[in-house]
Amino acid sequence: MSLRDKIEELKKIEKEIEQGGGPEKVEKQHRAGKLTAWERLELLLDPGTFVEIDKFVEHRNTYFGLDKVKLPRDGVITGVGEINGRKVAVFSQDFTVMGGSLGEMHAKKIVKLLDLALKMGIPVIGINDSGGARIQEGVDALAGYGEIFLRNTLASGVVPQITVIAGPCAGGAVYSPALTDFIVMVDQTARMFITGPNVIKAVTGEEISQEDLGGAMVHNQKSGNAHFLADNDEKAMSLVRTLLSYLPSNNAEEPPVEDPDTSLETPEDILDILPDNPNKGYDVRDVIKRVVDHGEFFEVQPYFAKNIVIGFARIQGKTVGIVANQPSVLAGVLDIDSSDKAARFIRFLDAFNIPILTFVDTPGYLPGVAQEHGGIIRHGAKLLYAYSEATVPKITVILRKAYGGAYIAMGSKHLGADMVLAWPSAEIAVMGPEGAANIIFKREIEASSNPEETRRKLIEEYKQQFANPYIAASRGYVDMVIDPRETRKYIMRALEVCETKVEYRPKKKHGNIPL
Ligand SMILES: C[C@@H](C(=O)O)C(=O)SCCNC(=O)CCNC(=O)[C@H](O)C(C)(C)COP(=O)(O)OP(=O)(O)OC[C@H]1O[C@@H](n2cnc3c(N)ncnc32)[C@H](O)[C@@H]1OP(=O)(O)O
Ligand code: NA
Repeated sequence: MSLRDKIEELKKIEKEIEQGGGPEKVEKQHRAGKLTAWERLELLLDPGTFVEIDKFVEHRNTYFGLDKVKLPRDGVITGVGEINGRKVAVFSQDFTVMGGSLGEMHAKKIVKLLDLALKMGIPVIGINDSGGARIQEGVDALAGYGEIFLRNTLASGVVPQITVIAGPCAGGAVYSPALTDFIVMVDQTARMFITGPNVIKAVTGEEISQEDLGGAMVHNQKSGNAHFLADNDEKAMSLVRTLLSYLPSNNAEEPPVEDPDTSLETPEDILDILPDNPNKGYDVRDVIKRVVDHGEFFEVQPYFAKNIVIGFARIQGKTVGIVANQPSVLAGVLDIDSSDKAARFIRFLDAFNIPILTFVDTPGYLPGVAQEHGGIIRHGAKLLYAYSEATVPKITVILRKAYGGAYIAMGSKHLGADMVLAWPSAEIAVMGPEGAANIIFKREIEASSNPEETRRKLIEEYKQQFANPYIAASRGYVDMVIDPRETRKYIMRALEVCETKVEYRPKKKHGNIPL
């Protein structure tokens, strides 16, 4: 055969491989409201940048007559492409090939990709659409998962790892996404569960649909396993492109600077956000949008633990991670889920050189038996640990309530914040006036001939005394009390000073964060 003939043969083989599970399976995939593995990559990556590897990989399983079955690419496409001109490692499972189930070679392809990403310092994006371990491959499939989990862990904190769940993700398959930094789930078509409804019915008798058990909204809202909800595959791909624009390629780099906004101005209407009544809520995102570049805030986990808000923004074009109490939900208290949500995000930011910008308005930790028995002590401790451990720039703005342990936890000076700013509306105290009165004025109120009047007067006194930023400022626990209209300016200046920040931590293998 001439070289040309051999090239012809190569083209023929490639054409065959590109059929995946075949037209009727592709048709079924589309009918289910899903794109194919290839179509997803075309939307995710800059056009024409994808370089596939391991296209010719084949399984070598002989059980159950599989030696007679061709599984193109062994059900996963792997390679390198670009997003906004930046290199990324990608894999995309092909559900049309035996349900995207993971066999030995399928896993080996992903492992090779993760090794490459770690070596080259480029982010990994995994698009999951799979029935889990390929049952016919038995322990080889389990071995494959194990190898992947190890790489996810080794890459953690070195390169960003983003997972899209675009179909079922069942059994042990779910642990790889759980080990990555962010999970995007496609509404109605993504499913995540360790054991599906049939197994649950058999074992516990509970009846539940796949969607109610492990759908996209469930994991975005209830379990907190997912970070983003996308209406469909297209939106999922563009969400990943946006998310990546805030991140560095690896832990030795800075995030890219994008579209810097150099204005020093904070809009005047920032004064209209806080209600006059300190016990009334407001949406803290209205404050955030007025101090960040172009009013753009890319919220993370918007449906989970809504009493705390986390997300990405930019100041002068540079990424910042935002953590803010949300006074319009549970008055902005800290509790188990919000502590977990914020602590995980803070540790991601710290791992990837992203400054932390905190906005404080919280009356404290949520009381209750469920919280105590659920472990609010060890969960709340995570937030203290995450802020204390972080050496990236930490800037904090106290908007209003900053009571008790929650004051300490929310990026206070005592946990190493580089700059703590307070609005004149800040109330920094051990606890709120009403609660405090019941304790420190108990005897006086009981002894009084007009307890209600005495109580009211003493609460007023307490407020005058404590419900303000000036005592904390008199001790330097607050660096500046500022006019809210100068918030953006102070944040910009603080971040500029922090540009050259270097902070050391004791040499150790790793700490033992409460879990
Ligand atoms: C690590 C280990 C562990 O958990 O400990 C595990 O992962 S144990 C494995 C855990 N995985 C599971 O229990 C999920 C098993 N699969 C399913 O429940 C279902 O297939 C879903 C994944 C929910 C998808 O259902 P849907 O009706 O959409 O599709 P389907 O059931 O027709 O599956 C499409 C094709 O993929 C195949 N298929 C699906 N899952 C497979 C698997 N795990 N191993 C081998 N083949 C599999 C089906 O036989 C079918 O092949 P044909 O197209 O040729 O007919
Ligand atoms: Na959808």
